[in-house]
Amino acid sequence: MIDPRLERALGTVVDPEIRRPLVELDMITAASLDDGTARIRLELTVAACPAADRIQADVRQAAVSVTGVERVEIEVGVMAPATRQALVERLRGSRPQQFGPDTLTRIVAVASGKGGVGKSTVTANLAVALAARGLAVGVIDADVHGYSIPALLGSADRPTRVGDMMMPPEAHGVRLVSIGMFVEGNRSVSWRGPMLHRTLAQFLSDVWWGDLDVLLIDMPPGTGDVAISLGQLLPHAEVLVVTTPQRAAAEVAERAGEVARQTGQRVLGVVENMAGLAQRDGSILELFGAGGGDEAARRLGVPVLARVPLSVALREGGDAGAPVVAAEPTDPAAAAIIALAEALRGTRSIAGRGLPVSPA
Ligand SMILES: Nc1ncnc2c1ncn2[C@@H]1O[C@H](COP(=O)(O)OP(=O)(O)OP(=O)(O)O)[C@@H](O)[C@H]1O
Repeated sequence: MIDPRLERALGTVVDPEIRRPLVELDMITAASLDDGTARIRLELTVAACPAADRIQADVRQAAVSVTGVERVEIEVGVMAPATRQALVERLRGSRPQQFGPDTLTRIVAVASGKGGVGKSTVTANLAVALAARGLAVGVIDADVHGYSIPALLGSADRPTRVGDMMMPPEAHGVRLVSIGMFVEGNRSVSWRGPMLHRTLAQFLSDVWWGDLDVLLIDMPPGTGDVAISLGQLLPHAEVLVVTTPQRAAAEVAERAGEVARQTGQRVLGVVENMAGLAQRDGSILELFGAGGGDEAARRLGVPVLARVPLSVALREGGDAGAPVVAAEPTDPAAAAIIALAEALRGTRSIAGRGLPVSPA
């Protein structure tokens, strides 16, 4: 029973991971108000809930805002397994297929022909830039051999399990799940195709993403199993192809885009990373040459959407887990990624129906 005097205030408290009101989730099982004391029984979904302190603080704050409440006593318990499973079923039932063809979430896979071109760095910064613009953003790190999104976002957290559902941790306003969260230490992953396919399918179905505006997927470099799996699981996804200005890289970048296309995905455009670095004397240091982005874009028949220059701040931000778009947004590389985020935000999601993104 929830005392009607407390009901409205408690109804505003939202579980930070599930992002639904606690009352709706049956997490507040009783609330009474006697003689100025609000007594509230709170049931957490799991015992080791990392958000427990925050939830309690939010409940306390909501309760003290009610006229007549002078003291708040919260009794904290844990849901019985059957109640928890019923909750998971209910959440699932409310969204049988999180990212099916009718999804309102824009799904963008970030791909590259070869490794080391800055695909993960671009993905992490783009995610943070989109989140900073008020969008609900999720990232799946599907880069099996080079999973780096958690480190780039400065997160060492793992998902919380609620029944057979996973709540993704959040960093810099971005919800994230990485293959790296499911291996011990810094081991390399040597999974074969079917296992990778199952893991990706699980990331899409068993992770509770909430209502996302954008889901970014950091793909492994190249055209391997994951690219094909992803194409099968998300044929309506859009693809950004990251390449360097090196002309030789354009051909491999084209291949990555073509694999996406073969599975029905739409290539949005090319991001040229590690582009020329402006020097103090006004000259441009073209460490990786020039023209690779244009060449890849020409081959794929899409625009170059951003040119991200070489940047010490971008690299340092990545090493420190403090994305440059947040830490130093005026850095030219940060500005280029922020402009890309703005361009993506300004276009519609569903392939074919979107407004064209203007080239960089
Ligand atoms: N514009 C840039 N300026 C300077 N350094 C960069 C830039 N972009 C990326 N880097 C650095 O290059 C290295 C490779 O970047 P990153 O790991 O993002 O590449 P990747 O394409 O995701 O690689 P892989 O697919 O092999 O994991 C990192 O050390 C990163 O900090």
